[in-house]
Amino acid sequence: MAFTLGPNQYGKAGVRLVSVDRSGDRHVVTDLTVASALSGDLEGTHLTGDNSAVLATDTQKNTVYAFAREFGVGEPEAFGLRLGQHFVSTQASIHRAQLTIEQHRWERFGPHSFARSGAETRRARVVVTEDGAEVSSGLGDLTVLNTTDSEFHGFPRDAYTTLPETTERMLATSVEAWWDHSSAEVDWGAAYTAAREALLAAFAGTYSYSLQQTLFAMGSRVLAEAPSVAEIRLSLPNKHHNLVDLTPFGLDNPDQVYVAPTEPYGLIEGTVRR
Ligand SMILES: O=c1[nH]c(=O)c2[nH]c(=O)[nH]c2[nH]1
Repeated sequence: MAFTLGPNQYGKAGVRLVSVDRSGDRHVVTDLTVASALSGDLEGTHLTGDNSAVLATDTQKNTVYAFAREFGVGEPEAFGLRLGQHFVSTQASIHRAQLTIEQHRWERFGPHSFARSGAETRRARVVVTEDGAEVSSGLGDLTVLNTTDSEFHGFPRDAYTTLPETTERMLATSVEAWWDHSSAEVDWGAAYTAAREALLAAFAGTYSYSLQQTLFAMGSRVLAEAPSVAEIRLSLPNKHHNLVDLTPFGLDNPDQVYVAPTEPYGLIEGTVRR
């Protein structure tokens, strides 16, 4: 029986790059985790072990560090575009390069002192082919909580439904968002800041009857505030906060004491388009 090779890609994941720009009065730290994934004429290595078309993943990793020195890092989208264009234009066998970049946040507390600020990361994904480039930006692990202005009721009740209807609950999620840009000529930093602020403003400002409604409001706000964004995809785990029954201890619980189980969790996902 003959088999054929389907879609494939290869690269280096988890490339940790910390770059310090010392050119100004105050040092600037850029902390990235980069993943490269190349595809092209790679039947040889898969079918016979002929590696003549394989730019080693070790070389891909080295290129990330060398480019940080030669050109600086700058915005993650621009860094990804530069790397992707390099791989596709210098390797005849490579027709597609995908760079996924996660930027870790450091908060300054002195001229050259920084504290890692939470788990939230900025993200960029660039796909370069001989025909052009596509850029997506995003963020992840942005954990947010509203202590009120959230209800959930009116859902169907069948034989397995136990969830009580509520007109007062906490609403919490860890935002993962990806948005596509309509062009590759964008002020990446300004677009990121506008999108992040729009996500937070919509989360805080929406009186919510479901996390789904909040998702649509957040996505819509980003499209309204960031003109370069063509589409946004959101993945919102419902980080449940359940009131603890304190009646066994003779205590009431006026929306004060909650248990926050990490699993299982609802997972609400959706795309908002223009
Ligand atoms: O906002 C919510 N959406 C749901 O679909 C859902 N399902 C559930 O059990 N709780 C919630 N909350």
